[in-house]
Amino acid sequence: MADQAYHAMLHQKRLQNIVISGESGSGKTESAKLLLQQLVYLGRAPNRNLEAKILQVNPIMEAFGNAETGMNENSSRFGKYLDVTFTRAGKVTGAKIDVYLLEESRVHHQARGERNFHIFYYLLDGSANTDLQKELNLNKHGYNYLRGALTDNADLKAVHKEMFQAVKNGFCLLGFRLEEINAIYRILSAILHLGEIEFDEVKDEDSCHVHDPESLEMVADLLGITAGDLGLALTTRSVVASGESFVRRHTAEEAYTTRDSLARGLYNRLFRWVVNQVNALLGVSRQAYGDPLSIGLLDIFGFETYKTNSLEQLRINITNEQLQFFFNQHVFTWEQQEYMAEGIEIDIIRFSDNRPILELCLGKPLGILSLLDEESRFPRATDWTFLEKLNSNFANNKLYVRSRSSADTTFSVRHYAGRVQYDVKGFLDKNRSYFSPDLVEILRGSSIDTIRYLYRCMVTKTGHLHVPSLVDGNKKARQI
Ligand SMILES: Nc1ncnc2c1ncn2[C@@H]1O[C@H](COP(=O)(O)OP(=O)(O)OP(=O)(O)O)[C@@H](O)[C@H]1O
Repeated sequence: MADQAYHAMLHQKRLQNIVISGESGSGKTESAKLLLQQLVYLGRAPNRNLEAKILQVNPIMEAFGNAETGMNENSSRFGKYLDVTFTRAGKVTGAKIDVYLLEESRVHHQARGERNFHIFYYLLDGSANTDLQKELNLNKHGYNYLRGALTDNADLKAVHKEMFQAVKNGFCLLGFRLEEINAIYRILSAILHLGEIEFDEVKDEDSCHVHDPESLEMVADLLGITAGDLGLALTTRSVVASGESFVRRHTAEEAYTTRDSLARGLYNRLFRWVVNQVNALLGVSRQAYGDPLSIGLLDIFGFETYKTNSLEQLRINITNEQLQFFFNQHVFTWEQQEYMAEGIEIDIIRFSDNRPILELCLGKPLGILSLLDEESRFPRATDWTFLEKLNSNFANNKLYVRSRSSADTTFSVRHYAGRVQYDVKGFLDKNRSYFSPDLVEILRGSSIDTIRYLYRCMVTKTGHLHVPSLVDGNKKARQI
């Protein structure tokens, strides 16, 4: 496939794309790696260093974006589009990566038998018995965000150690600065310690306080902020009403939600920042060649249906509906139109058109995702009110199936690949990706450059992050 795409690109002087799709564990990521190796081999650049740099992208992305699931020990928990660019003569000039739908909730919650993102285990075993371990205070035998105790399996620990070294080498080869690499470790470690912070409910007061100041101090120290500020931002929030600002206390439950959304937000921003850095560092020679040719590799989750399906599965399945629609257009609609335009007689092939499902999910203003966005804007809305809205809006839509039991929190969609039942519990929280403005303010004042920088990025109305690049000469924010 790589040879075919490469030669088509050279002969037709047109951009090419390879879409790799399939269910979890079917071999998409491994295929993407083989394709990339072959493309880099075919377009061997005079600058061999560039080749080596491009091949570093996968180990880094896998460490931060992959995790063990019930289906696959190395499952990609994000979608990626890698664009390899070439000169008109077919020499590789660089690469650029775009990422989609990172499963950020994995940072604080993993299903039974599943694990967090690989990088946490690599860091723990890779830093064991070193100064880094002391600096990051990573000497516990288990962490809440890793579902408790760590492995004692020596072979697995050795693999983690090796992978940690590989990621570190990858960062160095790509040109990450030492202080940037250290900031990455600090953020990862801060996330692990964050999960250790517990809150005690204050009786009859609807408020709480931090149970364990030690973990709070460690997180604050790692993030370059003060423990007092962090504790306050986790247990209270500033509210403005009628032009006046006052402080509202959190219940323990609210404090836990704030803690987890901080962990999620930190990881999400870190992940996107790493991607931005990789792009900036790999794009330097590409910019020199002007309008280059390129081959894109899309490695995206296949259709998912589990016992319990949440917002992540809905988004993944909608993406697959879009891919299916694109496939139908290409293989049937446009091809048949071309035959007809040329007056060639053909038997019209009937295919199942999934446009109505796309309309149900993505229609504006009345698709499932639009209604979710609308509901997320109401402070008093709950997962229940969202479900009621779906049930009333799609009462006559045959592709939408409401639950028979009124006590049930589920609905189903008849996708092109089959019927999937979704549980709305947690939909609103996940869609809001609430991030306390008080915490943003504190992190913007961090004494650590990279952390301050990460929190200068803006979250747009559509949920996009504008992440500023740290690389000299390219300080313009790039929209992801
Ligand atoms: N070409 C291959 N050669 C050898 N083993 C392979 C190959 N492709 C896949 N495998 C095996 O299958 C496993 C799953 O493959 P891979 O991680 O590529 O799946 P995936 O489709 O990307 O899954 P996910 O959607 O969960 O990320 C690999 O870890 C490997 O053990």
